[in-house]
Amino acid sequence: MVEPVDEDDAEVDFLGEPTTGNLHLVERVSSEGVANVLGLNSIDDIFTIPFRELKEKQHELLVDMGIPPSSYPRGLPHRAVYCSRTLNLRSIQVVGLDMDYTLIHYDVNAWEGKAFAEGVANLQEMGCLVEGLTFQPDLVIRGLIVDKHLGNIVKADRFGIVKRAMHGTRLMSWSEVRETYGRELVNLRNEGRYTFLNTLFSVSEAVLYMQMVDRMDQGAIPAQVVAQSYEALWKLVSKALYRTHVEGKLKAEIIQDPAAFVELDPEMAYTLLDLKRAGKLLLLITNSDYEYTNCMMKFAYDRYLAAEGMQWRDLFDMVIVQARKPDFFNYNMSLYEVVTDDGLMRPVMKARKGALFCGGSARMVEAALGIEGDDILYVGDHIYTDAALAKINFRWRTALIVRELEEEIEALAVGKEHRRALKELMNKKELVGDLFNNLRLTRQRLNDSARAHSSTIPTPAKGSSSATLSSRSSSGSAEETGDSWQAASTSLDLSLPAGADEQSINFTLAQLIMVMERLDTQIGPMLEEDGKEFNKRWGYLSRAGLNDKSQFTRQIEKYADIYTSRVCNLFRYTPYAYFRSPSQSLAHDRNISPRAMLDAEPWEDGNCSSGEASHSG
Ligand SMILES: Nc1nc2c(ncn2[C@@H]2O[C@H](COP(=O)(O)O)[C@@H](O)[C@H]2O)c(=O)[nH]1
Ligand SMILES: [Mg+2]
Repeated sequence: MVEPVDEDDAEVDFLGEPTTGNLHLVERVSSEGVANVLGLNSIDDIFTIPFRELKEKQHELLVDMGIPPSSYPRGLPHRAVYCSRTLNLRSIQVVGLDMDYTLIHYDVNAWEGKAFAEGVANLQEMGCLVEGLTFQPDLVIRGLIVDKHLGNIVKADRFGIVKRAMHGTRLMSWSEVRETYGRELVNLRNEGRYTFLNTLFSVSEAVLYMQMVDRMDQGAIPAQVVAQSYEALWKLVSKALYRTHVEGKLKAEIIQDPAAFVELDPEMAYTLLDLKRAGKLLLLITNSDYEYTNCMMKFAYDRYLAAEGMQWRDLFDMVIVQARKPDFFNYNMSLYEVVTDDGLMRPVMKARKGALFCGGSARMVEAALGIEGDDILYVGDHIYTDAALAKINFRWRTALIVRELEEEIEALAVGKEHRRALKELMNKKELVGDLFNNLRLTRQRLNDSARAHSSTIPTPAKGSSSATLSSRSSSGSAEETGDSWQAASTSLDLSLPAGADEQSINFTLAQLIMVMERLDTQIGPMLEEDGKEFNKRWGYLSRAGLNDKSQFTRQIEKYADIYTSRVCNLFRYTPYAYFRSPSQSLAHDRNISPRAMLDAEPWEDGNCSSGEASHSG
């Protein structure tokens, strides 16, 4: 028999998650007290009370405590925290946060538009004709992949199969996509060919590249400026954009007028305060420089912290600027301490709590805090540098900020009826196709058997009617309704209705083809339109094709333990939340009894879990 262990005495809970951070009360109330709290007659009623009833009681209690429904996550799917791998926030001791597009969210059109304009100016300086280049933010979405060999941008599914593609600013047709990518999978490790759009900073770069590909195709980029290859062009555009990030002009303009670029959100400051007051060490680790970081954080946080007598620096136990991620997670780089308000630095050997540094490494941070691995959660927006590397190299737990998730979830709700109708059409096609395949196989077997025995088509089976093939196929025989499913699967009946000959079979097959082609005339355009509420060219961020995950979603699953649209979505969950990943449904989890299959709505999916995190402690 398994002896129950008090969770307070165990290092991990029954799911293997650390119990660090558990609340240890000196005194425990009597069991009557528990019943009173939950409105139960006895403590054991917890086993029998229906879940729905308990949920209502929980809701009432929260409202009684003055916590209105709008301040906790239920019912706000676009602001929920989603979980790929179970994470117990209560046991996390250190929360590291990235700044740009994580702690500070920018108006993408304003920031990327400005970066685009500066990139264009840099291209002009390099000798390109740039007239007419204008920022079109909806040309790309995050998670797409640049094919630098062919001058294309593609959307791939989780296997790397290309589902949609554009060459320059031209959408490629379905057949063109198949011809180009039908025999190859996108492999992100082939960095010479593919570049993944990891962050919203990639938007300006990708849009500029697409427009420049058009120009290269028109012969409008002189060979003296760049070699006539899409790869060389990518390098040129990247260089033009890189300069906007590292040369001071763009950032100086933003510092002059942060209100034009930064989206303010008071809950961000309160969320960090909650985490800090729950005893967690907070770190800020950004690639931005000190002057820019100081200006952005002052602008977005100090106004909300003033009431607490605090400034942004007071939130953090350590700040690291110019961290040079990804190198920060790969190497031990020199460390400097920023010692004056105007950013003067001196080299130091070790990091320590309470200070502001430039450079250094994740290893130095762990050493300074004496905390490492999965006791640290890092929150960022860049899939590779913030999530993948922190996890692969240091086993830090990771949270990805995906602001577009808010629009995506709203678009998915609007597009639900479209997807239902599309799935129904596809299921109809599958049903007709199944009939077609069976009939085709029957014809093949009959022909083979006729050849083998030099005889004619077998005589009709006893009791079969002279109905046409198509009416026989659509009538509900005992086999089709599932009652004798097993019997049907063990005996092979090659017989045909009376009067059926090869010609009539062919006629029926031809009719079925016409039915399927007719279905295709609607399915094709509907597939192209799927997800247009999010982006008319690329569809949804998280999906590829009707039923599968996009490569972006796959990357999230691999590298981000949780993901959400904003850091302050954590505010609604408390710093002690237990984010539990949804149970994974497998292809064979569907109930495969024949009756269940017939009864199921055709558009029903095996996987109906929303994936929204449970957050009970
Ligand atoms: N050198 C480059 N810098 C870039 C690029 N894309 C963005 N950036 C800059 O990095 C930081 C991001 O900071 P973080 O807080 O998210 O770590 C910001 O200052 C950007 O301007 C790039 O392609 N090259
Ligand atoms: Mg960032």
